[in-house]
Amino acid sequence: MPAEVFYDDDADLSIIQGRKVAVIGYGSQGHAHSLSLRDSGVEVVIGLKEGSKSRAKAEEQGLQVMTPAEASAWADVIMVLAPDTAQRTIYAESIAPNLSAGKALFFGHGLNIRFELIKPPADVDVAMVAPKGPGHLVRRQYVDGKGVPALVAVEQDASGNALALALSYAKAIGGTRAGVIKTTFKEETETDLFGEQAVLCGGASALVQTGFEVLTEAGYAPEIAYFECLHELKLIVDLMYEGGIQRMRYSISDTAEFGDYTRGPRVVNAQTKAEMQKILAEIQSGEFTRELIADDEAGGPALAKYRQQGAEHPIEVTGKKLRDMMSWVDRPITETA
Ligand SMILES: NC(=O)C1=CN([C@@H]2O[C@H](COP(=O)(O)OP(=O)(O)OC[C@H]3O[C@@H](n4cnc5c(N)ncnc54)[C@H](OP(=O)(O)O)[C@@H]3O)[C@@H](O)[C@H]2O)C=CC1
Ligand SMILES: CC[C@](O)(C(C)=O)C(=O)O
Ligand SMILES: [Mg+2]
Ligand SMILES: [Mg+2]
Repeated sequence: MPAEVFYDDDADLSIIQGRKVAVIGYGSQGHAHSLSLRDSGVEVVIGLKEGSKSRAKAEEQGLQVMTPAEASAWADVIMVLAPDTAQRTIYAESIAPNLSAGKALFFGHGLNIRFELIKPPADVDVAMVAPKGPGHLVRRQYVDGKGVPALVAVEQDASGNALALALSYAKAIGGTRAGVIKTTFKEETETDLFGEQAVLCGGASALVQTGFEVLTEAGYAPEIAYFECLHELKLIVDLMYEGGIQRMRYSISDTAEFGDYTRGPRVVNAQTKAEMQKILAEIQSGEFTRELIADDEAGGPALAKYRQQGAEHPIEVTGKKLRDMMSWVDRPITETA
């Protein structure tokens, strides 16, 4: 069945303009949602813990900051945009005691609801507005008069108007300019985790690093390996983004196209597909989430170790040197975009 897609004309901005919105967290998504909600005429307050590093940034942008508990008590709509691993504690300590009947609890990703780390009471709306892109791009596109496509889902419709409220919120952050697709918390969570692990982040990073290693270990210059395996990837992906894989194949040389058909399936092969299926099964069974939460409860040692290893990969040293020579490439991630 084709997905239901909503655009600007399908959403009523005045609904969210009539509500008080607390955004918990002021990071990648939090800053983007808050600033765009504010610019769309919505009353917004940011919820951050005492001593938060983000407080100064939010206040510099003219936003009012309260503690998560105060913001939740003040708001009609509470959007949870802190890291997924922090959400269950924020909910238990600060949101739940202030989540009275008739309020709405919103998420930017469904993990905590899908895996029952958060169990809201039945008398509140529970919905999701999940942009399909990084927060800094969500904000940049909004400022440019465009939007990043988003997903909306309703887990609990206590008011009978949860979908209209979610669409109104999505309009306020630019999502309906590009198109908002209706989904479920289960579908969003499982596909989002699969996409980021197997293709977009995990798959792409491993592909780039391994290609770089093969070329440099064979004695080729790291600078050339960097351009071939990382820098040019953006140019190739831009063509796919604009016109699909066929547009990219039309634009590249016949030699590259022949190599694409004959060599690509040897790199990503039946074994790779079987591993992707295993990764999906671990997501669906909750095994991945249990591993994520166990690491968080231990203070995040595995995440810290992987971060360190990633930062020390030789491609980062080469990349930094080359990007320093191409100032236009290293576009800073700005909070105000
Ligand atoms: N990153 C992205 O682009 C996308 C994220 N999402 C989803 O959006 C949600 C937010 O992700 P993301 O934007 O990456 O999050 P970030 O890691 O960028 O969030 C960091 C923010 O959360 C605050 N924070 C951390 N712990 C707490 C706490 N205990 N109480 C209150 N605030 C806290 C931090 O404050 P401090 O400065 O004090 O540490 C900071 O302001 C997640 O559900 C994620 O899956 C969905 C789509 C894309
Ligand atoms: C692709 C990673 C993502 O799912 C996103 C930017 O959409 C995330 O969780 O950050
Ligand atoms: Mg995503
Ligand atoms: Mg994600």
